[in-house]
Amino acid sequence: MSSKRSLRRNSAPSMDDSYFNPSLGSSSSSSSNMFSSMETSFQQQKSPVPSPSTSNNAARTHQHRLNAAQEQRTYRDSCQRLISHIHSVVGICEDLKAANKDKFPIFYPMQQKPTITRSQTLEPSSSSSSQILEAVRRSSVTQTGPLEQQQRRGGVGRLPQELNILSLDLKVGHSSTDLSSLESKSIANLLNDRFDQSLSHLSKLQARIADTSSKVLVTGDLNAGKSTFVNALLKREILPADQQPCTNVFCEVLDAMLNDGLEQVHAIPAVELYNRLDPNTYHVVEMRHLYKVITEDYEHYKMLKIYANDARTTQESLLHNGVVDIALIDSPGLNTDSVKTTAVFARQEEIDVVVFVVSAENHFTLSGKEFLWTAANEKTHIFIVVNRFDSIRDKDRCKRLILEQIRQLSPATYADAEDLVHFVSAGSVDLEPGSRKLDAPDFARLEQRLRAFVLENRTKSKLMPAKNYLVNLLLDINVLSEANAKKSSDAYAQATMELEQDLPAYQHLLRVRDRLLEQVEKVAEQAVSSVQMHAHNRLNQAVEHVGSAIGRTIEYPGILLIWQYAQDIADSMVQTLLDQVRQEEQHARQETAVCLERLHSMGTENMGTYDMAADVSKMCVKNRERRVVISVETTDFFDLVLDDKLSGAALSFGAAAMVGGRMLGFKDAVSSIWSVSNLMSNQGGNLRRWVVPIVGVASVGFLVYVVSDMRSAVERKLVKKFKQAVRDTGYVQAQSHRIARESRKVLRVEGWEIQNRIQKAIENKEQKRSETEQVALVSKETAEYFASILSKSGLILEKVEMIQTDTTYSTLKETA
Ligand SMILES: Nc1nc2c(ncn2[C@@H]2O[C@H](COP(=O)(O)OP(=O)(O)OP(=O)(O)O)[C@@H](O)[C@H]2O)c(=O)[nH]1
Repeated sequence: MSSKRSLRRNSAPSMDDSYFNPSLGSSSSSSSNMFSSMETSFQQQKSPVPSPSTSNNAARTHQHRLNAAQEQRTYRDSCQRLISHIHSVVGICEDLKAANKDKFPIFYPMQQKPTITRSQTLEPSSSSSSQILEAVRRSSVTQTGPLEQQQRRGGVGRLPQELNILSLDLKVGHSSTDLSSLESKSIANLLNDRFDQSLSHLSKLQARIADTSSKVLVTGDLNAGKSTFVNALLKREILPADQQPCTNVFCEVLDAMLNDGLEQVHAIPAVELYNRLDPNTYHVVEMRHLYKVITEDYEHYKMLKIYANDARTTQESLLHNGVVDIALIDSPGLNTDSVKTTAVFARQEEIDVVVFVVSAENHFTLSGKEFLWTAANEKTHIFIVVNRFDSIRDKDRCKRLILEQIRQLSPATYADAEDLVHFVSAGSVDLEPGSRKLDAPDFARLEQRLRAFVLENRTKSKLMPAKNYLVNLLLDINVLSEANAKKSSDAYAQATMELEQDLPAYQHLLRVRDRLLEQVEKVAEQAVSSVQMHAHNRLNQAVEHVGSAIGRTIEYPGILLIWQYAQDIADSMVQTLLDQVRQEEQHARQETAVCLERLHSMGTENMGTYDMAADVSKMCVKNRERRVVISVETTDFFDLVLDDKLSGAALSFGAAAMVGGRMLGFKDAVSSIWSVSNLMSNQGGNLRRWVVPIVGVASVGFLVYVVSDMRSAVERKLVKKFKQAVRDTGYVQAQSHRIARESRKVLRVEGWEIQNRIQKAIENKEQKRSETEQVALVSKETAEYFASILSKSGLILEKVEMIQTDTTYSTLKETA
């Protein structure tokens, strides 16, 4: 800048060329109108009939005016572009903030040691993740071209530790908080705080760009004539000037138009809370009491805003001329107490220009030097006014000495000393209202240089901070977006791979379920059928042979106790069958246990070890009545199985046998009875005499026969009766069914266990797959989201970087 300025120094300043010149300006207060009218008037201005030198001057003047108009257009264009980009970035920040809060919590890349190269950081970790990212980028940034363009735009591939505005390097006390120890939610909250801060700063920057006014801080040593200088610039005695140090508070003089045209002083206790529209944030002081507030009541206030009407016309006005409105801030004189406060004040971004007023009589004091040392580092160029030059006798010597001091204190200012260092007498400026007296040329020149300097710094202090901030913020957004897009696309690739790898196992599990359950059912049913068949056969056999053991197991107690004997036989048969049923139950348990083992091993083969669920000991435990009950009846002792004829013959035979004292065979007895019968029919009366004894003998014989046959009769009949009862009740069928049912019940428990386990395994797998699918889906959406943010912010960044913020000062200076 200094070299540029040195070159420009050759062009002679012309007061007439100033576009602040009333004759050229527009009466409109709108800056845009001003710009347009300036341009039009420059273009429409007709050259007088020229002499060669006047012709050259006119041409140069014309060119300067065109340049100035161009500068204004460029500035206005840059402002508009920046405001529009700030809008877009605000949108991105709000979008990211909302996403960070609800949908896509932002992953904050922790600081890593830069062991990888920039190009390596751009290499995606897996081909599929890169494909998503690339596909998303291609689809959303078709006009931006290949990835390299994005890299060139900046941000992409930057290391996380290069985060600037959105950096979360938290300092608590003297030590840095370890971010890795924070939960992602806390980090998301911290990031949202950063977004809030950025949004608030963006809104300030936007307001600042939109604001056409520029702030000039006037500072300097005590009594150097700062207030006098401000009054001289305003051509009006607004601030009190005194031989005694009197300015004790920062006093900002602004155009009364900014206060609805009202001349007022707002005495502000807390500057950060000041809102002109909220009277609670300030005290209104009348202009005539300004001196009192500045000199006596200053302790209550941090700042005074003095809304004043400019004494001059719009075009001459400093406070409000339509192109750049200047607010002048008079500050308390520097001393050891105030130097730091003023330096901090001067460092504020909204201060466009710092004017340092030094008394030509006193040169720089220690405080002044200290201020220049610190402030010069921040603002680089300081506008220096050497005041009270009228009281110096040896002016050249004074100039030499002061310039030498400036060379040491602010080399940049020294390099442009012709423009930035002015030796004037502010006290000599005519402040008479309505006075048409021209100012001394050196003060008029100072004023023009100051206006040009403000214009130059307006770009620096308004556009450059906004541009730099936007660039830094967009670079940070790019870093975050790229890290998040990459992480999400990696997660998507990982999830997709897991799903693919897991698919065969899942399908196998489904097949196993169908096959295994079918096998389990089959094996269990086979076992149950076998148990049932076995029980059926064995019980049938037992019933068939139920009487065979009677003689062996029950002792015949004689005819007198034959009833008891019959009862014992009945009980014995019942017990025998019952024993057999129990044996079958036991057998069924054994068979079921064997089958259970088989089922269990089928289950463990496919699902790993687990405890058997079924318990065979629980089979057939219910104490149900399983007896075949038969009751002993009198008829059970007589077995009259022969038909009537055979019975009668038997009886005759029995009687004859008894009478004859010997036993006859059954055949003989029948023929005897037959012959007796014939005889009776032939001989009538003779035989009748024999009937009674014969019947008697037969009866006795019958009785004897019945008694002697009673034991076997009861056995036969009870066995027969028992078998009949078994048949009638379907006992064997029922018992074999029951035993089979019990077996099935137990086997089913194990079957269900297998079914449940395999179902659970499938459900677990499905649950896991569904979670992984969800991860894949969210990761894909997240990757797409951040890739689109990356693309948007990359585009904006490219445009922001193209915004011109370097004003051609020579144009401004020469036309000013
Ligand atoms: N001879 C002469 N005296 C001046 C000039 N400018 C200011 N003064 C006088 O210097 C004294 C101090 O002026 P101020 O404007 O109050 O100085 P200041 O720097 O604002 O003072 P503080 O704010 O109190 O530090 C006044 O008496 C002015 O009249 C000048 O150019 N020439």
